[in-house]
Amino acid sequence: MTATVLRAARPYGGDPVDLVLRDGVVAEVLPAGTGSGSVVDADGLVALPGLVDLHTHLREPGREDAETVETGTRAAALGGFTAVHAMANTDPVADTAGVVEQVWRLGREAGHCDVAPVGAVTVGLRGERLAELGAMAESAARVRVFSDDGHCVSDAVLMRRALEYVKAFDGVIAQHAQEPRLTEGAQMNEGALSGVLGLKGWPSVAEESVIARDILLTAHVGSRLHVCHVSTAGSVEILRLAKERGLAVTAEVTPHHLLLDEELAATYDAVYKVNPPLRSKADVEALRQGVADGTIDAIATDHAPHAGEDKEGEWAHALPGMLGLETALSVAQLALVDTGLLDWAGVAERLSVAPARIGRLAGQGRPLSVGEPANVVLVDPAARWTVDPAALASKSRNTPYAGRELPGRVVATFLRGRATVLDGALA
Ligand SMILES: NC(=O)N[C@@H](CC(=O)O)C(=O)O
Ligand SMILES: [Zn+2]
Ligand SMILES: [Zn+2]
Repeated sequence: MTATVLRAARPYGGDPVDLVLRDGVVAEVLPAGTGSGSVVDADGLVALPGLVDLHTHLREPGREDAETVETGTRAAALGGFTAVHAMANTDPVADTAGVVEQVWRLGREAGHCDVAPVGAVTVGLRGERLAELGAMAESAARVRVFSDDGHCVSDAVLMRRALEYVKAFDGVIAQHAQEPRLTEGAQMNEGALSGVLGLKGWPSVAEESVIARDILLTAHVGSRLHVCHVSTAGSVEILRLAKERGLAVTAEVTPHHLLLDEELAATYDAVYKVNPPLRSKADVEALRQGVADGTIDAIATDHAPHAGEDKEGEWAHALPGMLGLETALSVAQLALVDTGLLDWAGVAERLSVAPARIGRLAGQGRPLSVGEPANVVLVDPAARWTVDPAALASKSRNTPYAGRELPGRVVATFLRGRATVLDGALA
């Protein structure tokens, strides 16, 4: 097989080298300009390990009008991802070996990136009894992450049993931390602004109380807990304490919670409606600090495509969720790199290494060194682009960044040495 030479690429933003990709691996790392093979000009581009998303909604099966595995993974590749975890809140729910294998197979057929299906914790996401976690773990999809995302596993006994169950195969429970009674009918962050706008508030304590309980539960049974889309300063503080105690607790934050805040609700444009809601500016700052100091392990998109009719009309009736795959790296650069909070090695850790480790994904999130799988993204940090919803690969249009200029453009993505994206377009 002929080699691909990423000419003068800057691994983790460091000095330029030639990265030679051959037979699916990084075969050589040579002085810039000396590698031979089919050359991709990477002069000025930062090379990172292919991004890994812990939290993607691909909507198939069931809502193929909003997204399919094919369109969602295409968006993922264009965003620099070489693997995504596909959330279980599909229709039918991914709560059996059959459904997770179907999603996994669709991902393989599409070929844009690896698809790791997430299994539901409870049957039908109903929070009544455990799904067959073991059967999903042993299926061809090799599920390691389980989540009722969209719903909270609020029953403490079920949560305890789930945490105990996944120990057998080194799985993790990814909790959507939302106390249901405290958030009935909630529409936006609870605070002075929700009062002014007349929208029912979603209090921080509804998230923090579930995280605190789950940390205590997982410490009690000695299992692994992952917290989805952390959104408040208080959550960061609780996680910091848990980590100081050395507990096996990990957490993710979304790009939108690192950039946008509750004031966007004043537009009453439902594109800004998301769960958990956009919070205060102080929360955004605390989340950025949490990513910078490692309290928050990973950045996960929570890419949540919705069909037009589900986002149009009144705020109260719109479904929550926003697109994220094609803008995640740019938003991370804007919120963290350009503010000096994180360097490119830190971005690689939060958007690739940590998510692969948490999801126990073999061959992903590996260093850019000789012998490792050639999963690579090339990004131009000096580029600027304006987000045009119509130009996105996702089947849906609900990006909160329409018309906004963002820094950093994904130029190329390689999956085990094969280009999935070249010159910013699908290869
Ligand atoms: N984030 C959202 O606002 N919506 C998600 C569900 C979820 O992540 O809770 C969805 O499935 O649309
Ligand atoms: Zn969720
Ligand atoms: Zn989600």
